[in-house]
Amino acid sequence: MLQVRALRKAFHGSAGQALFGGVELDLAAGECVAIVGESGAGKSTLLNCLAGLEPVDGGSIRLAGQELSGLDDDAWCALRRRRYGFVFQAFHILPHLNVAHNVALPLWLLDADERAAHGAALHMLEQVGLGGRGEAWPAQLSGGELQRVAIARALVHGPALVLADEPTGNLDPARAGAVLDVLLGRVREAGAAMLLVTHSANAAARADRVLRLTGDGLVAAEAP
Ligand SMILES: Nc1ncnc2c1ncn2[C@@H]1O[C@H](COP(=O)(O)OP(=O)(O)OP(=O)(O)O)[C@@H](O)[C@H]1O
Repeated sequence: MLQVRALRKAFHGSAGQALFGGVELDLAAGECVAIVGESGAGKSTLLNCLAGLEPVDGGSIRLAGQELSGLDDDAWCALRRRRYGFVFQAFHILPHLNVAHNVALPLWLLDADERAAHGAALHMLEQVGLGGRGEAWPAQLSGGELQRVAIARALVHGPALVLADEPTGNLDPARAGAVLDVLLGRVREAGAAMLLVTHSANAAARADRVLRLTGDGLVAAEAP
């Protein structure tokens, strides 16, 4: 599903020194790979590079056979809407939209029929254990529930690749485990591929593989 070759990134002003160089990654459909590494190693930056949100200094990114590294901003934007799902530490649920509308948002952006989008959003909410909460406002939900809304939103349009950056970082251990169950279960069921950036040993241990980001690239690792 995703093939990354010799991906390099440096931030200008850092004396040309690479944040990471030589990132190689093969991610199959239905596979979840955890990425661990020290704070500042560049894990979030790597996800941003793979989503076209940060320019790279070299290398190749292929998604389902399509080379992405030369795409312009408009093409990246269209590709993200159609093929990517994102889950962030801070949920990023829009407070002025109800729960169902938050989940339907990616389908609206793809010009889906409004009724079909609403039906798909309600179905996804059931899938993440929030059936019947579509009319609720985000302010009425707990952190764990908000992250389930974010998971439903990340998957409602059937993305090929899910990028999850510390998705349980704001949750207590009990809620984190339950949210991770939902995330992994739904991603695997959907046949999407997922990269899961985490500092949590428990979270990393639940992935199919764990890779550590170093200055030289990604190396096989144990859960931290
Ligand atoms: N836009 C930017 N310009 C310059 N430097 C940046 C920029 N974005 C990130 N950095 C630097 O790049 C390094 C990697 O940051 P990044 O957030 O990717 O690390 P991380 O591994 O995700 O860290 P953490 O585990 O703490 O979230 C940091 O030193 C950061 O300060």
